[in-house]
Amino acid sequence: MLELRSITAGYARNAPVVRDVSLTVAPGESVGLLGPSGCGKSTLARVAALLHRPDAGTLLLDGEPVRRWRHHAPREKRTAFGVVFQQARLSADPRLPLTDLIAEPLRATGRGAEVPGRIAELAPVVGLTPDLLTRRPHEVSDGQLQRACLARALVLRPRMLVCDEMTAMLDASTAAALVAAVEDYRAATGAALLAVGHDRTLLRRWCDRTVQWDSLT
Ligand SMILES: Nc1ncnc2c1ncn2[C@@H]1O[C@H](COP(=O)(O)OP(=O)(O)OP(=O)(O)O)[C@@H](O)[C@H]1O
Repeated sequence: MLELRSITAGYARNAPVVRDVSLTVAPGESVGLLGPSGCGKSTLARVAALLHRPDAGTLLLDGEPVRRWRHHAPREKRTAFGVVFQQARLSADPRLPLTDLIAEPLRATGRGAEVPGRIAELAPVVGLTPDLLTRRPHEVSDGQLQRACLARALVLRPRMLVCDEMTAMLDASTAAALVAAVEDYRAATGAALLAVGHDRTLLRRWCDRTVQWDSLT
């Protein structure tokens, strides 16, 4: 259970971009967050995934208040989240072959021994063939790179996925494949989802419920 209570957050003192916003995602639930460009959806998604410290408000994870964010957050809380951003190229180290990109969270948490097994499991789930796994980000398409970013988000088996405009840059068939991969993962694990976007039709089809940004305050 993820509860955001009266969250205020931003990038400069006295100029919050998210003001007094509350949102709950129940265990296993999928929630679509809709709102106009620039309203603060990504900022709230980053707070929810413990990547951005709010200026005020409370975040409860399974009833426990989170007090530390980013690398200061306890590992078991940080690794509860898998996050996929809109712009795969900004979130991928250009030096890493896709296989190492996907493996990053395992290596960072001292679980390097699991890399071969998890790559073998995840590559077909996200639709990456072995020839793609050895290529670097500049040698693959945006859609192929986003497939790798989704695999990276799943590699630690998170109980909560945060997908921030995951499909916005992709063609319809790649978008459908990635949504299906997320849903298969959720069906198998019971993970919850917070999906952020502007595409009302997609989010309504994808999620148990959608919430409009204006209704959160
Ligand atoms: N790193 C940053 N530094 C300063 N301001 C930022 C930063 N990131 C976002 N902002 C500003 O915060 C506001 C909210 O941005 P955010 O990305 O959260 O909105 P959004 O609803 O996700 O928009 P979009 O749908 O266009 O992605 C915007 O006015 C944006 O310019």
